[in-house]
Amino acid sequence: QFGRIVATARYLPSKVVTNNDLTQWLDTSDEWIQSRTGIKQRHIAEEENTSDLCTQVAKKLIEEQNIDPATIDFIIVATMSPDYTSPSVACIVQGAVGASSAMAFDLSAACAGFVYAVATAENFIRSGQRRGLVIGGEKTSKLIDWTDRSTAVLFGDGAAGVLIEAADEPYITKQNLNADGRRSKSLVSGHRPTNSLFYQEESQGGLTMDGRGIWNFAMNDVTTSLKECIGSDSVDYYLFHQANRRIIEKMAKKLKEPLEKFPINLTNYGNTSAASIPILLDELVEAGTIRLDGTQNTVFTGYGGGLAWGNVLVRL
Ligand SMILES: O=C(O)C1CCN(c2ccc(-c3cc(CO)ccc3Cl)cn2)CC1
Repeated sequence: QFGRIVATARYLPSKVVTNNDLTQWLDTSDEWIQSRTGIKQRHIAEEENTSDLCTQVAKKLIEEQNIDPATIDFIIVATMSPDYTSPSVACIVQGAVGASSAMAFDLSAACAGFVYAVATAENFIRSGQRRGLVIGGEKTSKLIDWTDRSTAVLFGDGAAGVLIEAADEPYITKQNLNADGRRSKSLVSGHRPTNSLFYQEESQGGLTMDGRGIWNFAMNDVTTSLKECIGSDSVDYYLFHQANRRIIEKMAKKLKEPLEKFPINLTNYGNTSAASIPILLDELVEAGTIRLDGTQNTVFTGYGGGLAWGNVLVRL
């Protein structure tokens, strides 16, 4: 048995924050943000936490496909911004939707998380599982340093995911997952200081990012791994993690592929980390651009903190 993506869904918190809104608190400008990143606005969750965003996605997938939640075998949530270290976001979602037969766990691979999770789901289906939810969900707004204009303007909250079911032929035909811990300091977030009766230390507040280092990583390691993964296969759409417009445009040039094959929606959402690829996918499915009839060759490419990066070739 092989995995097939049969449905997609997304959920964005209602509050929209524009670049101009941010100028009230940060020494930045709409012009700088748009020209350097392509971002115009982002959604920011207020009282909702990551598990609330992911639960909405799970409910949409279940209702949209009219499935019995008790028939779901697994729930994987890719996130770098969980509500807790325990319980996992996936377990909270499992309880909220009544998927009483599902095993559930979170997967931590930052902006490569959704790709890692799709590959993991495929491996579960190939080993006998039959139906699962794979969700990327983030509330990075609780992690970032809102006084640091170099990072606060980049990120947004949101969640999206897919329903994967067993099929008789392969749809997720190639996967390559990578990491390089030597560059783990390039993107750091969510530090939990070791404070106990016996030892105390300072917390490293906020999210820090070596923008130049990650930029070069995207241009070099990620494009190289993508070329290796694709080989001579023809690709209709490249769904890249939506971090930065200029980076995606440069990577498209390096891959000698037309920009039309690289849909970009970070304009409206900012960088939603593990949620960015499934949000983009769901928009394309909603628009009818991607039909989920198995005829379109698509690559999901995630890359970010860890450093972690990965590609999966998916027939949609
Ligand atoms: O132009 C400028 O001055 C700056 C230059 C630096 N920029 C960057 C650099 C890296 C990222 C990024 C982040 C993640 C984390 O999810 C993953 C993947 C990437 Cl490629 C996003 N923006 C912003 C504009």
